Order: sequence, then C-alpha cells, then structure tokens
Amino acid sequence: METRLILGSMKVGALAEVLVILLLGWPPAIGHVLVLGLLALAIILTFRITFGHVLLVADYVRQLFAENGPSAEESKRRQASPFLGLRPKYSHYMGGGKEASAQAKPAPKKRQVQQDDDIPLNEQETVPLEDDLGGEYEDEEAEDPLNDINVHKQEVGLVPRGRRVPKQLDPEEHAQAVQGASQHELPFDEQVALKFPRKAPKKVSEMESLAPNPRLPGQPKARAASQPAQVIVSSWKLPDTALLNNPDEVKLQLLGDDTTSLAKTIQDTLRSFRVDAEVRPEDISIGPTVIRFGIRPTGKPEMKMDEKTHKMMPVRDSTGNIVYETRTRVSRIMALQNDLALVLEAKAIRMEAPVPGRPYVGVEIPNKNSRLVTLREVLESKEYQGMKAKSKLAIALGRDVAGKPRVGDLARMPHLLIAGATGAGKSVAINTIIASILTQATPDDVRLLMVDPKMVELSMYNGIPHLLSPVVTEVDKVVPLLKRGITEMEQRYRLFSQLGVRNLDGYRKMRLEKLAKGDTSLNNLPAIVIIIDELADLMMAAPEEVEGMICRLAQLARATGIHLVIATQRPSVDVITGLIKANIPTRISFMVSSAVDSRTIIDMGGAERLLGRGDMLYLPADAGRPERIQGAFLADEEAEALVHYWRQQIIERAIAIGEIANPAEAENKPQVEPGWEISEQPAEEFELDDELLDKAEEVVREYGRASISLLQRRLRIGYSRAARLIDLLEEHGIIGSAEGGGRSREVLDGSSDDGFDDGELHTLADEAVDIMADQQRNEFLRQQAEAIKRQKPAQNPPHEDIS
Ligand SMILES: Nc1ncnc2c1ncn2[C@@H]1O[C@H](COP(=O)(O)OP(=O)(O)OP(=O)(O)O)[C@@H](O)[C@H]1O
Repeated sequence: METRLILGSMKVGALAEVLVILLLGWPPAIGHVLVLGLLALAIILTFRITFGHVLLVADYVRQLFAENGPSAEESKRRQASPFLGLRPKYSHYMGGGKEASAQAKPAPKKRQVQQDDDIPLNEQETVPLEDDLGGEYEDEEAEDPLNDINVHKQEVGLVPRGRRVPKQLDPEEHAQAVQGASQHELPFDEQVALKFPRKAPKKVSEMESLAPNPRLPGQPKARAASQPAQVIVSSWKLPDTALLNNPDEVKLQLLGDDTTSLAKTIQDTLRSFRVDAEVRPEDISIGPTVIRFGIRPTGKPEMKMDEKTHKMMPVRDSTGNIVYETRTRVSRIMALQNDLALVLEAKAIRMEAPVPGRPYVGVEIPNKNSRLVTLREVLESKEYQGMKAKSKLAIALGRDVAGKPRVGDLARMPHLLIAGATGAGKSVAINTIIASILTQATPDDVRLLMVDPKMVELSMYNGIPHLLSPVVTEVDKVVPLLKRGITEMEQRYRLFSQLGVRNLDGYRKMRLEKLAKGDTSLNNLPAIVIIIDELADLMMAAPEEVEGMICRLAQLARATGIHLVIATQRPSVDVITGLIKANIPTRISFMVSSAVDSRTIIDMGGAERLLGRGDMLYLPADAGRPERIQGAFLADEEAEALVHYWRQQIIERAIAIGEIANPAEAENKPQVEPGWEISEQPAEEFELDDELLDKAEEVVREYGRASISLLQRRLRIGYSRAARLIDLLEEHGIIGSAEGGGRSREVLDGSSDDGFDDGELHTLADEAVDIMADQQRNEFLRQQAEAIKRQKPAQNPPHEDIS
C-alpha cells in the first residue's frame, strides 16, 4: 500500500490495490499518516505497550546520553556539601578543655540560618543561640564538677590504657564478704579446700531442701503427710446429683440432610443476591435449641495461569487459602437477614457478625430437633467439675450453640442481672443458680437471702439451712433486709482491716493457718448470695432507697463475699437504672419484646430475636459480646427434692442434739440465723432513720404543711414509709395531729397555709392540693427571681443571691 501511495500507478499486487482504493482520492501524505497510524496502533495493541514502557525507554535513552558526560545540574548535585566534616557549632563537646570551650564560646552562641542558597554564608542572618537554649545553660553544665557526665569523664580519664593484670583474690576479703552465707557444697569443693585450707567449710549444707515436686508420682502423699490438713471438713453432707432428673437420652442430630440442604439454601440465596460467600460444613454448629451456620465472605479470587495445565487458577497463600482480589463486605451479608429468614422459613433468625474468634458471620436458626438441657448434665460435665474445684459459687448456665456446657463463677461475676419478658425463663434460671449452690456448697460455705415479691417462685426454699432468714415476700421488708446486708458488709470490712487481709479469700486463708495452729479465734464467714426475683416491684415502692442500697452493696460487697443476683421482667430504664447497670457488670438477657429492651440490658440488640424458654444471651463482665446459651432446666420436683434433702439434714441434726423431739416440730420452725431477724414491723427500722426524719422535717417546714403524698414525692419513698414518717413527725411534735376531714396537716412551728388537716388517706384530692401548692411555690420563686434580676443592674455592688 505504501509503495502504491508513494509510486502512484505502479502495480503492486491485487490486495494492495483493493486496500488502497479508499485512499486514492486524497493527497498521498494523508494516506501515509493513516497507514502508519494504523500500524502503530496494531503494534501498541499487540505488544500491550503502555505509557510506562515509553517512560522506561525514555529513561534508558536519557541515561545513555548521561554516560557520555553528566549534565550541569547533576554535577552540581554530586559536589561535596560545604558542611561536610563540620561539627554542630553549639555542641557541648566541641573543642578540648575549658579554654577551648571558652575560645569557641562566641561561635556556639550563633546559629547560621540558611535562607537562600544564592546568598553567601557570611552575609546570612545569624540568630543568638541563648534565645533557643535558655541562656547560660551550656556553661553551667560544662563547669559543674558534680555533673554526672563530668564525674564520669574524670573517672574514665583515670583508667590506665592497655592490658591489665587480673587482680589477685584476697582470701581475707573474700571470707569477710561471704561471712554468714550458707550454701550447698560445691562440686569443686576439694580444690577450694586445697587453695584456702583455713576457710574450707566443715558443714555448709544448712539450706532447707526444696519442696517435693507434686507432679511426680508419690510426692503429693509425702507432702500431705508432712503438712497439716488445709481443709475443714464440714458436718453437712452434700447431695448427690442423682437426686436430679436423668438427662434426656435424645442424641443431637449431627450433620444430616437437613443441615446440608439448609446450608445450600443459604448459599444459593446469597448468590442470587450477588453476594459472594460460602457455607462450609465445618462451620455448622448444632446446639440444643439453635443451629448456627457460618457464612464466610469470599469475593473475586486473584487468578494466575497454571504452568502445568495452562489454565487460569485462583492464587493461594502459604496456608492454602484462596487470595481474593476484592472481598465481600460483611454488611452486605447482614443486610440479607430478612431475606434469609424468608427462604429458611424460620420463626426467628439471629445474625452475629463476626462470631467472636471465627472468620465468619453466624446465622442462628431454631433447631427443629431441639431438646431440653437438664441441670444434671451440666453439673456432671467436666467444665462444671473444674469450676467447682475452684469456687464454691460455681453455677451451671446451660449449653452454647455448639452444644458445649457453659458454666460461670458467681464469685468472679461478682453480681448478676437477669432480665427478660414474662415466661422467657428467668425463674428457671434463678432456680438453677440456687440448685447449683445447693448441690455443691454447704451452709458453711454459702448462705442465701431471697426476695420474692411474686410470692410463688422462691417460697419453697424456706427451711433450708442455707437461708439466713426466711424468703422475704413483702416489699416493705426488703429495705431492712438490704440494710442488714450492708451492715454485714461493713462489719466484715472492719474485721478484715483489723486483721490486715484484703478479702474473704485472704480471711479464709488466715483462718485455716490459725486453725492449723489450734487457734479458733476466727469465725467461719460464708459467702452470702442475695437473690431478688423482681426488681421492678421494689423500684416502684422506694426507687431511691433500693437503688442506693443495691449500688452500695454492688460496689463494696465483692471483697467481703456478698453477691447479688437480681431479676426483672421490666427491663426499662426506670427499673434498671444507669447506676444499677454500671454496678452489675454481668448480665443475662432472655427473650425481650423489643430491641430497646435488649439494649437496656446488654447494651446491644439481639435479645428480641431469642426464642424464649431458656434461650438466653450471656454477657460476662469481661466480654465485649454476649454469648448465646440454652439455659439449663430444673423441674419443680427436682428443686423440691433438693429442698427436702437439706431440710432433712436440719431435722436430723436437731433431733441429734435434742433440740426437737420429732420432725413435725422442725417443719413448723422457721430457721433464722441469729442477728438476721428481719423485723415484721418495718416501721421500727424506719424509726431509727434519723437522716430521713430530718429531711422530712425540712420538707414539711419548707412547704408549711405535711402530707403523705408530699413526702412520697419529695423523698422518693414508698407509701408506708411516708406514712410512718408522718407519724414520727407527729410524735416529735413537728406537725399537728390528724383531725378528720382535711388533707394536709398543720406544721406546728411553721405557718400553715390552709386550715385542712389529717392526711392518712391517700386520695386524688390530696394529690391535687399538693400539685397546686407546688405551682404556687414555683410561681412565687419565679417572681422572686425576676424581681432580683430587675434590681441587679441598678445596684452596685450587686446583692447576694437570695435563693
Ligand atoms: N431452660 C429452659 N429449658 C426449657 N424450658 C424452659 C427453660 N426455662 C424456662 N422454660 C419454660 O418456660 C416457662 C416459663 O419459665 P419461667 O417461669 O422461668 O419464666 P419467667 O421469665 O420467670 O416468667 P415470669 O416473669 O412470668 O415469672 C417454664 O415453665 C418452662 O416451661
């Protein structure tokens, strides 16, 4: 074609003639440009020439030229720096001694500031150094003879140079140095004896021999024989777990067709939404109530040509995993929660991203072959046995999504908050906690206090020796009970500080040591577990008091071995307040009705997707994410069997010491630990509460009248307590007596704003009067504040604030 274009009509072949036809009408130059341009394009595309290649070639050509002779710029760059070999002018150590530093003094105090390369150095601006380094700083240090560096310099100067002869050992000096020290005979004893005959030790083996290694067979026995027994044998006998129901023989269905097809459904659904992910068989966990599938986000794999097969294969890393060019985002998988629930036809699914410690997103769906987790199987598991050996407060929780038994230690929790909707399994959980304690701890180890405002859940435990006082069912008795707990805590604190021990463990250790020496001065202090089955009822009766006491107990009781287990079915912020939450770090959430409730309990959503009937999220104090567990189940008859077992022991003991003649007497006798009697009349307890009486007096004086509802609102206390305070105020002559027909009582020393009296009845009219009085008072205060504001600018200096 080129020939045809250049030479015009010359025959160059049929193909060239055909190809060149289109270009013949144009000037030959256009034809050349087009043809050469097409050729260049073909070369670029065929050889995949990029701009990088062009730059590479350009660089190479530039270097070729450069080798012939460096450019002016290059030679300038290669010149030696004018500062090469110069020390910084303000260095401490420039020059030799003081004279040198004195000579050099003017120089170090100036610093050259290079502003422009073109300006000669001597013309550049100089800045005095004192400004930056703080005046006389250098000279002071250089001249100070006690300065560490100067002392060291002098000492270094004294060290002789060259090889030195090793110093001879002075036997006298050596003998003095090792005087009083005793050690095992050394293997080179004979040589020592030869060299220092006077100092050869006659008998040096005074060191105590090492304790035998308990891991070697036969050694523990020898040790046990040589030491006093460190365990106090309790006179109580623990029950056998055989008392409890036998675990169901139902076997878990392992990786049958069901899970395989479900895994395939999940993977197909993800693919249909263009989400690259895989569900591997090893990532499927089958638990008692849920099955968890692990979805691993994959992506577009990086491909390379296989040398043997000449096919494109995915690149694998050193561990054999596929390397992905782009990965699927976890959030894209999470967004498909409802779509997955739809295709799986599941009642409720819960997704967890990522499952802690695993490289996948967990999808939990209900297990159609769900089964009961019995308390006995968890109590007999090796996990529980291990925990039991460490702590007397080991509790059985249930089984996790992989079917592994899960246990906890109440001593380390150290308090537990349980919440969940009604019927979700709170009471069963509390019963399993109590049963765990009853099966492994004697009353010498652990004592219990129980509050059951619902009156039906815990009353059956009355009469067991672990109870410090009978189960409290009246709300009014809870405050005295908690107060008694706080008193106990304070007593223990005082005792511990007198003995110089830090906590209950330290106390127990000290007691064992004393007992080994025959000193029985220290009493046994059992751990105390306070169980409250419905917090909401208590918080409604006296929110401030109950909250304050729970927080006080929660903050300080850990060291003294007092633990709280609190349950509520109303996980709202007025029941589980911020303060209570902050002080009770370990939480269990059963199914709740909304994500808001879930967040109130475990600080995140998820509990609203639980299945109920013991399905729970367990959040230990030290974990960031909750763990899903199917709670252990304890049937009523099992709990009764345990209670019967312990009651029987009490009866046997009482008969043995002649306290009672027949078992029937014991059944009727409530067991109360001396000092733990909770007063039937809560008023007696309140009477001692001078602090609140003072506050009540302040309130009635401030308002100029007294009523129960006023005290209830102002002091945030319950009705009965407010009523009792009104009685006390009357007894102390602060308010007038009830005189029928009125609503508020007269305050005797203050002014009464109305003529009404008598406030025993808590009526709506009573409330209305209080509200109106409140409004009047607020209006008065507002007017006062405005009056002060108006006066302020006019006066100088301003008046003191009246409020
Ligand atoms: N761990 C469990 N395993 C199997 N079923 C359970 C479990 N826990 C509870 N259930 C079932 O749920 C029912 C209700 O449990 P529970 O009485 O403990 O609920 P609750 O939360 O205490 O309710 P409420 O607040 O009304 O007292 C039980 O009767 C039992 O059938």
